Amino acid sequence: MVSSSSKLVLRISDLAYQWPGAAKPVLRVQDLGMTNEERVFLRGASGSGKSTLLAAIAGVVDVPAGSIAVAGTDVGQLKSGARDRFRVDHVGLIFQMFNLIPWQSALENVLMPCRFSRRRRERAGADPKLSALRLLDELGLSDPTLVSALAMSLSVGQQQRVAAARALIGAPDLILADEPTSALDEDAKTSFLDLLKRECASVGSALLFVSHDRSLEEGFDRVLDITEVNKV
Ligand SMILES: Nc1ncnc2c1ncn2[C@@H]1O[C@H](COP(=O)(O)OP(=O)(O)OP(=O)(O)O)[C@@H](O)[C@H]1O
Repeated sequence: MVSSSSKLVLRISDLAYQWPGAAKPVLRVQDLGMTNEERVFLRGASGSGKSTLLAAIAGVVDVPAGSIAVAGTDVGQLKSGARDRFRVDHVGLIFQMFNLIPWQSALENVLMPCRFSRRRRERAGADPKLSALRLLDELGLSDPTLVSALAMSLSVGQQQRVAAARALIGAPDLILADEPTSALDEDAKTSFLDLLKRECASVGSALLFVSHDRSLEEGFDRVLDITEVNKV
C-alpha cells in the first residue's frame, strides 16, 4: 500500500531476462514494486536469479523485455553513459564483488559517489567528508589508520563495510545489497544490518537486501521469496 508520504522507487513490469547463450530465461517478473518507505528482504535458493535481478535493476545487464523504473525512470531506455550517471545519482550498490577502487583509501572510496554525482554530493550534507567519516565510524571503521588505508589492504569484512558506507552516502533512492554480510562475524553482522536499515529509514532510501541467510530476515518491512516474484 502506498501512503501519501511514500513514493514508488522501483516498479518492474513484465521483465524477462535470459543470459546470452542460456537455454531458457532466468527471470520472468510480471510485477514488483517498492516504495521509499520499504526495506525488503529477498531470499531464495542459490541460482534462483537473485543477483541477476539486482544486476537488471542496477542497469548492469541489458533487459530487452519489460520495464524497470527506478525513481520513475525506465533504466532500460537510457543509453550506457546516461545509465551510468543515473545509477550513481539514484542507486547505491553493495555487491558481492565490492568494486572498490583498490589503490584509493577507504575514505576516498566512500566519497566516490559524491565526486561523480552532484545530487549525491548535495544530499551528503554541508561537508560530505564528515558524512563519510560518520558512516565509517558507525560501521566500526573509526580507526584513522583504517580510514586512510588503501582499499586493497583491508580485510574482506572491512571492504564490505566500506562498500556499504559508499552505497549510503548522499541518500540514493534505492540501495541494492547482495549478500553484504557474508564476510562479517555475528556481532558485526547485527550492527551492520541495524545501521543499514536505520540509515535507509532516516534518509528515505528503499533497501532491497538479498540473502540466503534467513536468520537476517527480522526487522525488514517485507520478506519476499524469489519464487513469489520470479515465475520462470
Ligand atoms: N554472468 C553470467 N553469465 C551467464 N549466466 C549467468 C551469469 N550470472 C549468473 N548466471 C546464471 O543465472 C542463474 C541465476 O544466477 P544468480 O547469480 O542470479 O542466482 P542467485 O540466486 O543470486 O544465486 P546465489 O545465491 O548463489 O548468489 C544461474 O543459473 C547462473 O548460472
